[in-house]
Amino acid sequence: MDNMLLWRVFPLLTLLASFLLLFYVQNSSKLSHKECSLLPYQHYWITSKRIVTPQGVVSGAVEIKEGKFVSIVKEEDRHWNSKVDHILDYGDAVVMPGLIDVHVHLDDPGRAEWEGFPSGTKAAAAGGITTLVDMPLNSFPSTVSEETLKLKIKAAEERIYVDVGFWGGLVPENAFNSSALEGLLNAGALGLKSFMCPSGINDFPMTNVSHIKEGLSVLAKYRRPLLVHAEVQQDSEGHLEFKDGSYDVRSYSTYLKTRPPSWEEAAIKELVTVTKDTRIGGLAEGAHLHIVHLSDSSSSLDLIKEAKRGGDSLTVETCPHYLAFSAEEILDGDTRFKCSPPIRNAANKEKLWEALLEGHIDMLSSDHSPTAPELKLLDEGNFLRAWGGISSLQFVLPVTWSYGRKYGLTLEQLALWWSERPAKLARQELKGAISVGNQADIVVWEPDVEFDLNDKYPVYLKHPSISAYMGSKLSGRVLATFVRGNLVYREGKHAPAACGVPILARRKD
Ligand SMILES: NC(=O)NC(NC(N)=O)C(=O)[O-]
Ligand SMILES: [Zn+2]
Ligand SMILES: [Zn+2]
Repeated sequence: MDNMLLWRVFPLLTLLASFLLLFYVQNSSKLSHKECSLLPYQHYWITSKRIVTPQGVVSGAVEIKEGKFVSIVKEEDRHWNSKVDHILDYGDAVVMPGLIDVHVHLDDPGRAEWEGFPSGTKAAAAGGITTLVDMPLNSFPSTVSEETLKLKIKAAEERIYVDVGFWGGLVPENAFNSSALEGLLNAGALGLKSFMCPSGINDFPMTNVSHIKEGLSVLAKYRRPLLVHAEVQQDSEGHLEFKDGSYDVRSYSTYLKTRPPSWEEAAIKELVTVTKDTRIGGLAEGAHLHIVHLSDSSSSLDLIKEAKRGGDSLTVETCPHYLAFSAEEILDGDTRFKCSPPIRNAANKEKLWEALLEGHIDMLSSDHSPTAPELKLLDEGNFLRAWGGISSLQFVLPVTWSYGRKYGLTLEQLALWWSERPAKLARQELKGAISVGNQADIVVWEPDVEFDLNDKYPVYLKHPSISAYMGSKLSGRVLATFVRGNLVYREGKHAPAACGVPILARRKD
């Protein structure tokens, strides 16, 4: 009899349990949505006189629903206004696609004391960056296998305020092991990255052209890019001329001489022999090579132009610090400005701007590469021993704008270099533009508002003191940042929960 009763009650109990579970899941997801966004709703309109779309800058409104752009209406077609509940009116402020930074070292896990996912992505959100792609080195271990990529993804869980993708590392250890590379790519790496000179990190050794060729042939199948740090040490120049010890380690010109433009040129000369295979009908058709942080705007750039003209699948980025600073201005001992390749002279900078404006440089990235302040050796000011890397993530939008204005930089160009092209490189079809159907990743900012980057300014980077931009006056204040429709940052305040998601490439897409 007891047994019979149990059999009758059991289905009822299961049903009750399912209801409770459903109720719990629904409520917890509501709660988490609330914490992901500073807005209490998911369907709203944004209006502005300057919305940057692929069709140009328009005055009007964009409708956002459940994280996507569902309509874009111009001012002259005003009938949208009638039955709308929630409108965020930004007036003259610019509404632009969120920035996509394809070159960031967040150093997490393993060296999170240098930066870390929470601080780095909070800084990104405050700077209008809605997606970033993390580099495979400076964290520990380096992201060079399926297992180490999984460690990254785990470390990022619920700790990122913007969306984060991951490049995998191409190193001698995995370059000739196609199943290891495929494991890394199948696990979701958006592409691979390698160095042609020492990286400064022991567990991330450099590759030569044979490794790069192997990597490209695997990447061709996945249609994902290889990013390369293009400098090859030349013994005839550079460091060897300092043998006699008669040099000043605190002088920037000393450092500059250790890494002449010929290092970049030598690397790119080798790379363009390989990128020929990426042409239509070539052995590595489908692969793509992307040169990171170009500094030399002379011979290196000429080689890139020629390869592109020939049909090689090749792109190149430069970084705001090469466009903002010149070697002549860097003060003795100010190692905040040390990076590789180095910041060169003012004439080189002018030519970089020219190349960017003429379309020979495809995009921008921060190459945010911070460290612990002790390793920047700011007291000692030794340019040869200090950590190489510029800390900049939160400031790239105002920096590009402030320094680009005198060249007549347009809002459309900003969106092209910082959103559209980077989205294409990282194969993010639903990101990088304010278009119907895309994810609603947005930065709202005021180009004419100036601010002093002083100690009172809210900087979210882990170590503001090592940033080369501290102490400068910039133009272009970020008002609000939306990631997939969530208002993740508004005027000095972040959403309570870190709701960025890891971006993983789907198998063989
Ligand atoms: N280990 C690094 O982060 N290196 C970086 N350092 C720079 N750029 O000075 C880089 O991207 O090459
Ligand atoms: Zn590099
Ligand atoms: Zn880098």
